[in-house]
Amino acid sequence: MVREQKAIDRNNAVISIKGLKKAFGDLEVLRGVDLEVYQGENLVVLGRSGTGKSVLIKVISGLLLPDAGDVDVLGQSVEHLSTRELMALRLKVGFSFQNSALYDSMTVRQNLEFPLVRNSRNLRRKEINREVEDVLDAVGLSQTIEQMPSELSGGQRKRIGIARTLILRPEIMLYDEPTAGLDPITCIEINNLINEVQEKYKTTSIIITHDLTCAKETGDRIAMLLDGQFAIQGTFDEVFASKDERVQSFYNYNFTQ
Ligand SMILES: Nc1ncnc2c1ncn2[C@@H]1O[C@H](COP(=O)(O)OP(=O)(O)OP(=O)(O)O)[C@@H](O)[C@H]1O
Repeated sequence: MVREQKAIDRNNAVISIKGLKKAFGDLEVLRGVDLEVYQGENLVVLGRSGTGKSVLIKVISGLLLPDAGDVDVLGQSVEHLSTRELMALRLKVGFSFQNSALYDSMTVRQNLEFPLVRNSRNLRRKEINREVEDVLDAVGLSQTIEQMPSELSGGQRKRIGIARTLILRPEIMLYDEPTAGLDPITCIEINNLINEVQEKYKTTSIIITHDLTCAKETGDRIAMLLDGQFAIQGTFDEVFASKDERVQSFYNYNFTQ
């Protein structure tokens, strides 16, 4: 699938972060992160293991509180929200976990219904069915509706995990290592799905990955987390044209393994 360059409106930041700091005891993970993510773009966050990528998306989704700095998501400052406001915001921020987080004792249909029924109690059976069928169709797995997660391949589980996040129609999608542990062909399918989801649902996405092919295929923009800050941001080619040794070694490591 050839990806078209999208026009990004840089006046419309959906996520705006300034001077974000987060430490755990003596471990300073985020040391003054500045980042804007614009409506409709796919932003890829790259960085070595343990640099704080997951911590960053947990702060964005209100699962962790910042120690310092401003974190504005969909026009709201996450550190000043009440519990009720935070819950409402979390419904607009879909979190696609690395391990897909499906319930093994439930069918695909039940897995997909679960967030919907829990969060939108007034829906009729017909509407629930329609929503489930719609997201399953969007991820190309309509035929699995009555199957159990144990009967699915790793790539299919990822897709169902993405469908389960999508069913609440989030405005922002956060993908934590969407292609981890998948074979190269399935990785390509997941990359395509991330792009299709963006086109169909007009979401704004942050994609955390170590996989440079995924970064190149899905990212309108790349931000590289180095020593607790986004020192380098730009298109894939711009970022890897950098002479910064840390960037070059990340690139070489990825393509020589
Ligand atoms: N709740 C927590 N309590 C204590 N330390 C934490 C907590 N969450 C994260 N950390 C630490 O913060 C650092 C950054 O973790 P994080 O999971 O964000 O890394 P990452 O960049 O996502 O790594 P990976 O690519 O391996 O997933 C790690 O050293 C981790 O141990």
